Amino acid sequence: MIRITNLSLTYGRRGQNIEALRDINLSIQKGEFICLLGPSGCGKSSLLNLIGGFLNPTKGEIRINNLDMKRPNADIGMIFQKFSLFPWQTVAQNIAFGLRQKNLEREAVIGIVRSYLKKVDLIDFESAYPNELSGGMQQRVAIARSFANDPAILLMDEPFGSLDSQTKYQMRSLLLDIWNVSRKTVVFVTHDIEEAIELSDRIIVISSRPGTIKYELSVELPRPRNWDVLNSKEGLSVRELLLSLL
Ligand SMILES: Nc1ncnc2c1ncn2[C@@H]1O[C@H](COP(=O)(O)OP(=O)(O)OP(=O)(O)O)[C@@H](O)[C@H]1O
Repeated sequence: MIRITNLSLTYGRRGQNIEALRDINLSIQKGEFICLLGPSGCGKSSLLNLIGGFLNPTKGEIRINNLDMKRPNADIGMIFQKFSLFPWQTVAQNIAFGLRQKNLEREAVIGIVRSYLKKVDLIDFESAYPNELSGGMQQRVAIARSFANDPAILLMDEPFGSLDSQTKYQMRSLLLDIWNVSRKTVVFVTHDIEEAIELSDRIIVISSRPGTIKYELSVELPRPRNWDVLNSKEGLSVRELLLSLL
């Protein structure tokens, strides 16, 4: 479980203080899919980086399974908008990267890599290099690499932000398929209302700077959230509520 208590973050730059986040209190349960939703500059990425231990808060604390988060931890995976693959490694080597640090048998690593190559439909590209792949394919590799590594918590910072809408849609359903089986805790940053509704168990709406929690919404819509569900009376009222909050 992730517990964030009285958390504030102020950046200092050239003698000027920028208050990015103010007094955030939030608990995230194991296996929950959470979206942080808010306008540009409201502090979503900062909050994600704080949870990942890449930044330290100015005030307050973050505890993960009751441990104080002050630095990055192998049990936390992060996926960014830029695909951040190693260009000198093949697709299979990229997916195997974290697994190789784990002292697993070679055969076990190959088995896990193959199973994720199948899940993200890239089995024919295992020997390709990232620059030979489209953006959507590269992000599928990044997702496979993160899940293969089996972190307890996955932090995703607008991972589909640079993809076209058709690919985005496919990536969301792929992500949900994998999440359905593995039930990792996911914290997903987006400014896209549709994306948040389709994915989340709970949506945390963050106000513009300094970011505070403006609203927490449990999304009770049945899964999978297909067109019919999103356009049902309940689906549309969730959308309207979020539109009015943003
Ligand atoms: N390293 C930094 N130094 C100074 N200010 C920063 C730094 N990083 C972020 N900020 C400021 O903190 C605020 C929150 O930034 P953050 O990137 O967390 O917002 P965001 O909601 O993720 O934005 P976006 O959706 O545009 O990516 C912004 O006003 C930004 O200018």
